[in-house]
Amino acid sequence: MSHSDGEVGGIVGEFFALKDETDADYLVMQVGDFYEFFGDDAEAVSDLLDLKVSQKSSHGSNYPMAGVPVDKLTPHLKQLVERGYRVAIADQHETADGHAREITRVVTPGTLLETTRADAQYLAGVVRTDDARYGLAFADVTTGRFLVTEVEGPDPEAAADRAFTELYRFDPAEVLPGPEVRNDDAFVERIRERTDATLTLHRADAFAPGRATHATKEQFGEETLASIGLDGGSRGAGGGSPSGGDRPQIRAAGALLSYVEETGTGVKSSMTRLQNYEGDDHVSLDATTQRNLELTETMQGDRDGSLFATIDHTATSPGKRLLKEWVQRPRRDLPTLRRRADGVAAFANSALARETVRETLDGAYDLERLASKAAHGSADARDLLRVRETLDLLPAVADAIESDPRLADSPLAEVAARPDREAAAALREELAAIVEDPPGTVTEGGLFERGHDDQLDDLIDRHEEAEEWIATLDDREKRETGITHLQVDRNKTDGYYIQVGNSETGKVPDRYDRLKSLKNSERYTTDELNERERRIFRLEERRGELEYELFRDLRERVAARADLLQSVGRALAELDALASLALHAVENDWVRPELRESGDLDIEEGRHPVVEQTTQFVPNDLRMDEARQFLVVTGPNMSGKSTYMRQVALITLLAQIGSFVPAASAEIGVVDGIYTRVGALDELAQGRSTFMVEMQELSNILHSATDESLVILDEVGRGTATYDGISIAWAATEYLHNEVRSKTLFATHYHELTTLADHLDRVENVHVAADESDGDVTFLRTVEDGPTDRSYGIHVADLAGVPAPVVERSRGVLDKLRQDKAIEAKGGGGDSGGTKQVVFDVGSGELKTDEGASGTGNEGEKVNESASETDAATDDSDATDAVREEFGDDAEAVLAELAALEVSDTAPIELLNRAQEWQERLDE
Ligand SMILES: Nc1ncnc2c1ncn2[C@@H]1O[C@H](COP(=O)(O)OP(=O)(O)OP(=O)(O)O)[C@@H](O)[C@H]1O
Repeated sequence: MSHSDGEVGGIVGEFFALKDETDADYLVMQVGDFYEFFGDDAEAVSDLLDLKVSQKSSHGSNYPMAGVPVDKLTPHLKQLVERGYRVAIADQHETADGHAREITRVVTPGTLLETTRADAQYLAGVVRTDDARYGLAFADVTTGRFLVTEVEGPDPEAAADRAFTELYRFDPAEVLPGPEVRNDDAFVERIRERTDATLTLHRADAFAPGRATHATKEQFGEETLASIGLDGGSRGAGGGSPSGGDRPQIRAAGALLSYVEETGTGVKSSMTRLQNYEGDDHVSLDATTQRNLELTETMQGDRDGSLFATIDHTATSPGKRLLKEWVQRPRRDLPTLRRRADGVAAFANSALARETVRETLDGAYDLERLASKAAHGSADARDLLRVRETLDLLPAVADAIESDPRLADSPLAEVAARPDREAAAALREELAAIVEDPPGTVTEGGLFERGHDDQLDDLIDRHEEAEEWIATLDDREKRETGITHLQVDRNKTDGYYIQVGNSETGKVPDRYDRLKSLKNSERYTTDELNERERRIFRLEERRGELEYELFRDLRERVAARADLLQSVGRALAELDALASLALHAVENDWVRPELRESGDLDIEEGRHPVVEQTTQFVPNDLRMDEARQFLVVTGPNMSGKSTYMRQVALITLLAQIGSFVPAASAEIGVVDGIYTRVGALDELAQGRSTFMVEMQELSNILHSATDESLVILDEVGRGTATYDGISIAWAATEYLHNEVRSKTLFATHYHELTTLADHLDRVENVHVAADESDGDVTFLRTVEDGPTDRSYGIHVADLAGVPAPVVERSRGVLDKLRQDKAIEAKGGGGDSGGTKQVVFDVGSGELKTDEGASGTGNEGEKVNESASETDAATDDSDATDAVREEFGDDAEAVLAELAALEVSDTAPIELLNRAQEWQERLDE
């Protein structure tokens, strides 16, 4: 039946009734050979899918209608779902009195099995507990991966930041916020703004502890929760129910499982393993840092030019997915990292074996996704053939590794030995019966070789015999009738027929019954041919049915081995990713980093992994240790400060995914987190205040970084007025140096900050050198110790030919600007041996050690008096007037408050508030 029959009236009603049942964005309903959208849905999707809208009348009204043939639904569905829509599908089935329709599946961005995207496609669940812990669950229905974790923080805000960071890292296609999270406007807004995920409000009771635990145990087995340590009570709440249901990640997991079930996705059997991971295994990389370091896409949103795109030479899509996951989730545990680096080293040293493995892998298909397709029942014979062909590669890959002594001794051999090879060979044998070139449909036979099933062999014999009779019929008839232009053929409408050219129809015997006349010929049949035809059709039908049954049986057996396919797929992916890292290392002259538990960073001739691809790169060293923990990086604009700092972060990150690194040598003390704060131009485009964003990011860093973290700050404070900027940069430096003690690189244009090196023990200056000798500025790109020339900007202006009076005047203005207030540098305790009270006199541009306070070891003590003394001593009434004139009468009060502020005792957000308040007072 086609959609043009007269049944539309009832159909439209049925459509709207079904539409009421679902909260999906669109409904598409099968009507015979078509899937149809009606009403508003038809109007909306016709634009999106470029479909023609026709009008159908029903009960006196007209309804828009748009449809696609049944076999064309998938690509259209994909288009809608990949744009973030959820689409319900109502299928039609035969009943005793006609047919009925019901919603069989809701296809959503997180449950789209037909995906062609190379990346993992995660459906994420996130719940929050009363005490601000977060439970996260991630499921990729296309591969069966299922991960959960719990996230907490020192305070609710930090916990939310961390939870969002984890969510962001998985780049989910769809997020199911739990009941508490969906009421948290700020969290929801962040998901909306900063991810491409569709937000779906799954029914709240699915997140309830009891239900969720039940669903999780049912899926992964009673014992699973206990075996991965999730059966106890909550981690942070002290004790808990024996059901384990108040572990928030189980609530999220249970909700995901019920959602997958209720959308009719039907892949649950491919979800065989619940992985609970601890944040402690991984390097903390907040969402901002992932973007700033351009790990998987550039700041402009392009994939090309990202770190991942640069180092990715994988041969398979599972290998690509895995390598990307490594880049997004660098690790901290040395054993894993050493194992990976051993694998990379082995492949790097053995080009032949590496290339053999890579070439072999080139023929591999995506076993994890094929396993999910089998579980869902959508895998066809070609898919099973792909499973077989990929299983075939395992022995070849293992052999290439085991027969090379350098590889046989490496962790690569362990990876190759991980999957159960015997079981893989057995499954491969079961699939041997699939023919080499199976048809795309699974219901019409032709899928199996002989020898798979006796009954089928018998049918095939009889079918072939009958076909043989037909194949030789034309010769027999020609002989018997003397007709030369005679042929036997078959088509859909006439079945088998004998066709005779018009010139010879006179010779046609009586036993021929005419079927139809064509322009130049006549078609006939005979009783015997009819009889044979019926037999063939019957045989074909039975063969089709039997093969379909056998096929489904085989597909179920494949689905039941999802765990095996996942383990083979995973091993091949790992080898692919390691070979890719090795290839990049060899081709780009990278070295194996020496990893240590923590501590120093020592990089010789380091390069930026992405910039070196397109530039004649000037390598630079970096040394950071106990005595040299905070580097203030100065240098003219465009000299290479950002590149240098990013290169340090990227080299550290590469080392912590197990890769080689772009350097002549590198010793890397493993870090627990990488934090960055760099230019926020993209935020501006979103209409948020740059300064606000900058301060939020700074606040996050000051809260989250530890003495084992690497912090990169680029131009912090630039988003506000100079004095505010310097003050905040200054205070942040002290705080990072004294309290946090992270390894920090801080690029700044505030030359004032370079003076901190003289007074804070572990602060050192480096600068990116430029040569200005021949009246030309040449960027040398070399990083050298010490600060840059402070008046470089004006000097450059001079060199660039700016008229002398302007250069002179700018020097005068600069001096004037410096005539202000003294700032103290406060050293921390510990190694520094107490407080160093230092007065930075902006007026004279010099630092003076405050006699009264130095050497007292009196930590945190203020030297306000000395500050005002300095002020008084300056006694520059011109300057004071100028300040008043520009900033109003409140200026001095503001400055006094600023000077009196205990920066290291003040929360960053408080600092921000104060800074804003001062700014407002000065603006008045
Ligand atoms: N070591 C290097 N070798 C070769 N080219 C480099 C090197 N470092 C940086 N560059 C190039 O120099 C340019 C400027 O670098 P970068 O943006 O790091 O400068 P910057 O000092 O941070 O600038 P600004 O102060 O204006 O932010 C970039 O195009 C970069 O590719």
